Amino acid sequence: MSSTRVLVLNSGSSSLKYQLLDMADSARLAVGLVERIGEETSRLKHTPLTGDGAERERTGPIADHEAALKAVAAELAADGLGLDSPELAAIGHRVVHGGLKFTEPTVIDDAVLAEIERLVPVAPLHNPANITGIRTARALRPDLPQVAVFDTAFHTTMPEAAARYAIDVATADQHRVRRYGFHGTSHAYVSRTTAELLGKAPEDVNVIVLHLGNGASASAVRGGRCVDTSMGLTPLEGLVMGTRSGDLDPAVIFHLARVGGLSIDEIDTLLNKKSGLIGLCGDNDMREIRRRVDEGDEQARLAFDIYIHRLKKYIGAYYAVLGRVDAIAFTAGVGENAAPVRAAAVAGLEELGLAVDGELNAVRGDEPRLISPGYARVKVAVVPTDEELEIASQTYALVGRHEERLRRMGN
Ligand SMILES: Nc1ncnc2c1ncn2[C@@H]1O[C@H](COP(=O)(O)OP(=O)(O)O)[C@@H](O)[C@H]1O
Ligand SMILES: CC(=O)OP(=O)(O)O
Ligand SMILES: [Mg+2]
Repeated sequence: MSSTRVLVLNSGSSSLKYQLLDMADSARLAVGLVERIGEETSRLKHTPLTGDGAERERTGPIADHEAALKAVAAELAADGLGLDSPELAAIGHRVVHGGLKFTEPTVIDDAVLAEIERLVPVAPLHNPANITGIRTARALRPDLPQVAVFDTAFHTTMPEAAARYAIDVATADQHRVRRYGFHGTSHAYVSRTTAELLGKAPEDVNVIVLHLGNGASASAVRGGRCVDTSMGLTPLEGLVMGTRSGDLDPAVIFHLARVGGLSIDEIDTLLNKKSGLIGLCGDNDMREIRRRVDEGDEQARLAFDIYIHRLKKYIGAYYAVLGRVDAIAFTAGVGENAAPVRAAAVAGLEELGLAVDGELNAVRGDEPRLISPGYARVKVAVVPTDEELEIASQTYALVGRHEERLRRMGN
């Protein structure tokens, strides 16, 4: 391919993260983030990594994801990296829900877009933003291949015993109710990188991956294939998250509706946006929660303890699912940065062969590293995730194959 650049868009419910990469050498040319989309106080942070590389920041209302992407395009253009560049080979989109249909990265056409739209009810915070990103990018560069890389794809290898809920089969099948799992691009990248860190082939390694960002999920990966994961039909199930409850008795919902008088939409908002850490203590940022814990704040302490208790339960559960565990890998904003979370999650699990070395755990860095003591039977690792690089690589590989096919068809 003559053009070697890929723009990666990761649209969240109120944010847009992006990276422009040159796949000839996997170099980042620009990275950035638009936060608080839809509010008065939106903020765009853009860092060109060519030339002087100085970060630029712009604040002020950015109404929606379309406006956000247009603002990003303007920033890129100001650095001579505009979307009109002939060097751009493709745009790679993170798409959160791909259902069961999409097990691989996919070139987006109208039918693919319609399927992503059909899945909006099961990823209401994420898929709408992904769709706006795709539509806007298509309008800006209709000639370019747009590729969807699905959060759900890595989890499609889960056995039925892990993927099915114990509800009436006909009802479940009619409404396609099952565990899909999310953050798959990260779970795939991190499990593979953990195997590399251990000096082994992915096929030979069993790993528990703990992706702890604002959204959080755990997965059990056996020999490079996902065998279970904590998120379910939607990204609401499982671990305690920044604003999401994770697991609860489904009857809580009936109770809140019947006795509490809340509507289904109110309960949806409650569990997705006003629960988890923010619901428990008013903050969803682990840095702030740790600061409060260190000052003796009881509410923050309880929120932290609930977060850790849930995490520990999943470590135990996935240990049992895998039977043999070679490593546990912490990743994403909390997993990569919050040493107290890592220490507390593993505390007391020495009988399972798990331990964290205090000094190694305190080291900060961008490289994958082990934080378990030499004697530990199960290695504990911190593995910075790189969803954007993974999306760019998959996008670039697919576009290469796509072009090759078109060339062959033309001949
Ligand atoms: N230095 C840090 N210490 C503790 N937690 C941190 C630190 N930096 C980031 N975080 C946590 O990481 C979260 C964001 O993680 P990230 O993976 O970027 O989430 P998302 O992709 O879901 O937006 C923040 O909300 C915060 O809780
Ligand atoms: C699927 C999901 O929860 O994604 P995020 O962590 O980006 O919100
Ligand atoms: Mg994330």
